[in-house]
Amino acid sequence: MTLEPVLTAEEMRAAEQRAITAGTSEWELLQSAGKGCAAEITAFANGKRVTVLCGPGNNGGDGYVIAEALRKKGVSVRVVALTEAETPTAAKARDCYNSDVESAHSDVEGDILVDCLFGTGLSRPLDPDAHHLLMRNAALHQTVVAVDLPSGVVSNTGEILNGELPKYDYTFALGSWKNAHFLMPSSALLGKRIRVGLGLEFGDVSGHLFGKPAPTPPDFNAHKYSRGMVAIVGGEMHGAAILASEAAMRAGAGYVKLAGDTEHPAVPADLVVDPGPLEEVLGDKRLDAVLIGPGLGRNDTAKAKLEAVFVSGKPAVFDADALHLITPAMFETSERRCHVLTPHEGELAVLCEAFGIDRNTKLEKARKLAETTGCVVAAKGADTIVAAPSAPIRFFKPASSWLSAAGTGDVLAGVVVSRMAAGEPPLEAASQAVWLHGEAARQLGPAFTAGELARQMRHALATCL
Ligand SMILES: NC(=O)C1=CN([C@@H]2O[C@H](COP(=O)(O)OP(=O)(O)OC[C@H]3O[C@@H](n4cnc5c(N)ncnc54)[C@H](O)[C@@H]3O)[C@@H](O)[C@H]2O)[C@@H](O)CC1
Ligand SMILES: [K+]
Repeated sequence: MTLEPVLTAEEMRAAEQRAITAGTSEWELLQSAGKGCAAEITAFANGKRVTVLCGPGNNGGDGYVIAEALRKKGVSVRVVALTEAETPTAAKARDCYNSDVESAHSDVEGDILVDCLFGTGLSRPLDPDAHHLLMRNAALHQTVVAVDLPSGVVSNTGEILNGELPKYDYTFALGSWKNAHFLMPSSALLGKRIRVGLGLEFGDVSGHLFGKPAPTPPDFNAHKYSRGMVAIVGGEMHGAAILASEAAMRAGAGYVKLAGDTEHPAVPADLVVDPGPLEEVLGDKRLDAVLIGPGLGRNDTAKAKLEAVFVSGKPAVFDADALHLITPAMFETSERRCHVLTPHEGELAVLCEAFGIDRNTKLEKARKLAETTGCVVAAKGADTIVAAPSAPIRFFKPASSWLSAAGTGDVLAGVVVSRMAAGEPPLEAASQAVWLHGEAARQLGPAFTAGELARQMRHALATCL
């Protein structure tokens, strides 16, 4: 499993400062950043005309270095400066650019636009002139490249300060990934994300990009219980729990039981349906993990089942309807607190309300909910993140937009509980599940159903073994 640092703007500045203190100058960092970007652009700049938009800070400084590096390679380059270079390093880069700099009044037609107006230093929306310059020139070029971040995006939150920004074809993250590279709404603008390394050391960081996991296959002498036993608590709507079970059966667990009186033509022969009392199912010592929520309903019976799961003390995944029924008091009936919650945006809001959490962004809500409940929170969406108490936030490369189909959340919950039963701690189980879910969707291509996604899960798992 790979974890790449994802930083806030403050962490990035601190890392740069450490490098400077250790003897690498800001000028050398700017040179590495600019030359690294120029090398990437050269790969697709063949015979094309490049326009670089430069802002006043070091993001603009990167632009002058990029322009000079491309110019030296014989690429046709024009530079348009929004204003004078304001930092000493950007001013030096401006002076080292051996050609003309045009004023922001000029519209430049070309093929590739490189946006170096603002990066991590953005502190307010773009002024109308700057916004107009960016939008107008983006429309005059076929390919649009963001250096570090699209100008107008808040590095820590992914917020877009000027209602509309161009759609980018490439974004070069300098030194490290930043939160905005994986959070909505900015994440939808970025195009292909490329990290340009600057040789910086990061140490402890507040976020990680979760890469391909490395789950272990069953032992040589494994049996169904040693591979992990799952109970999925059925409810009013049978389809959702069956979908979750189909996914759980294909994500590592050796034994998946559907707890309830489900008589449904879609129940496969290899799924054990147990209509006995829920307390007995949950009391089975061999049971490793429980999922409750998909198709559960929200009536008194559903609430009683949810309470039984808490009382059982089994590691649990709470999804869908269960997230509407959870109360802080339920945690007091159980010694175990480290469960997994898998809310989408609406469910996250409901949970924050229930637990008295008042935060603005998805990232802050997920982090605070994890701290308050002690649970791992997989906050779903186009920018799924996984938060755990006292742990860096986990980000993920964006998954297929075809995942926006009914039932795919049930599938994800089934994969989380399966990975938990297979022995993964809750944070790893949730992170692996998000990755496997994305990989299964990638393999399926367009317009798949949730059932197909569940059945694809073993192929996604196979890519990691
Ligand atoms: N500091 C370093 O060592 C390095 C910085 N690098 C680049 O430098 C960037 C950060 O540079 P800076 O901190 O200079 O910040 P930016 O270049 O992002 O620009 C911010 C500057 O513009 C002003 N400003 C902020 N928002 C504005 C707005 N909406 N309208 C007008 N002015 C505005 C700020 O007061 C600040 O002076 C990174 O994103 C990266 O591109 C890289 O070259 C790597 C090395
Ligand atoms: K930029």
